[in-house]
Amino acid sequence: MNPVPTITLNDGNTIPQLGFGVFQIEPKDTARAVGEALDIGYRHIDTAEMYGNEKEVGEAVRASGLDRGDVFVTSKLNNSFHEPGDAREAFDRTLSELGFDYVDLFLIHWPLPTLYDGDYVSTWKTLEEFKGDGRARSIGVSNFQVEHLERLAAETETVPAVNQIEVHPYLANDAVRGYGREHGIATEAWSPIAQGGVLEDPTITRIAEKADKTPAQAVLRWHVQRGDIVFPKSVTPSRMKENFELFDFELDPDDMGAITALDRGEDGRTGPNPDTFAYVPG
Ligand SMILES: NC(=O)C1=CN([C@@H]2O[C@H](COP(=O)(O)OP(=O)(O)OC[C@H]3O[C@@H](n4cnc5c(N)ncnc54)[C@H](OP(=O)(O)O)[C@@H]3O)[C@@H](O)[C@H]2O)C=CC1
Ligand SMILES: O=C(O)C(=O)[C@@H](O)[C@H](O)C(=O)CO
Repeated sequence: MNPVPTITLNDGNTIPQLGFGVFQIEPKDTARAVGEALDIGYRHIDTAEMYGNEKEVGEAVRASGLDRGDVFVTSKLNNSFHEPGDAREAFDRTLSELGFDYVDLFLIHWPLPTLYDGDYVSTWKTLEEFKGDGRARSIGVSNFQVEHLERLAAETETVPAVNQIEVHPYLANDAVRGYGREHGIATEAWSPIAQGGVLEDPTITRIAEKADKTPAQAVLRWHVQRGDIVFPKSVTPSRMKENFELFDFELDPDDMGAITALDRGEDGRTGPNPDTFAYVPG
């Protein structure tokens, strides 16, 4: 039996709590990496138009021999395509690249509040169309701050199923997570091990040693016990396997608290700040 628990989203669909992320995996390496992840047991892949490897993700899912319905695939609307007409074309291209007739989850990748007159609301209403016609089973957002979520709640009909945000021991991001918890929005924690940046922290190495696990496993288990969805990235088969083995141990409340206490607030952020991030690919 697959050990990964599922989380029920606010629209009734379910998502495996542990997945496999493919940011910074070269297209030429993606089909192999995703194929290995599926062999290990991962059933949830997180890609994006921005990553340039949707096509290879789709190829790997087909080559695995698994039923399409057994693999949860997320993709995201790139920053160039927030205008509704552009979003429709971009979504068509995403489905065509993946070679699928639906995605399990489609996200607005960044809110871009300083661009497009701050109008992520009409972008969100366009994603509602994709949910309505069944080509996106669930829809959500990524990198949305509380203020952005409040605006969607005030001006649209659909509460995002997920908000995919940067979360790891150095950036607990608890205000955004708390808003999600109160409003039925599942948190997906991106860069869950801060791209390796938290693995030598003495608190984490101590807790890992005590549990007879690796630092990455201790950190990923911390996320799981906080109830967040994670999808660590690795191109290294032994690490992909290690990151999958999270469900045969538990961190006690003291260890959970000690990891949570590593939070550095905004200083812990490794990626862009969503309030100011304004990159639009050419
Ligand atoms: N929505 C958004 O804006 C964003 C979304 N994401 C999503 O989140 C996913 C995960 O985040 P990501 O930024 O990739 O970073 P992660 O926190 O998953 O870290 C990935 C890095 O850690 C290394 N690594 C993985 N496992 C281990 C291990 N067990 N021990 C030691 N090192 C390890 C990998 O090396 P190697 O590959 O060489 O093994 C890689 O360098 C992305 O792939 C993407 O899907 C990420 C950033 C932004
Ligand atoms: O990986 C993602 O999903 C991202 O959005 C990041 O690449 C992000 O755009 C970034 O790291 C920019 O420097």
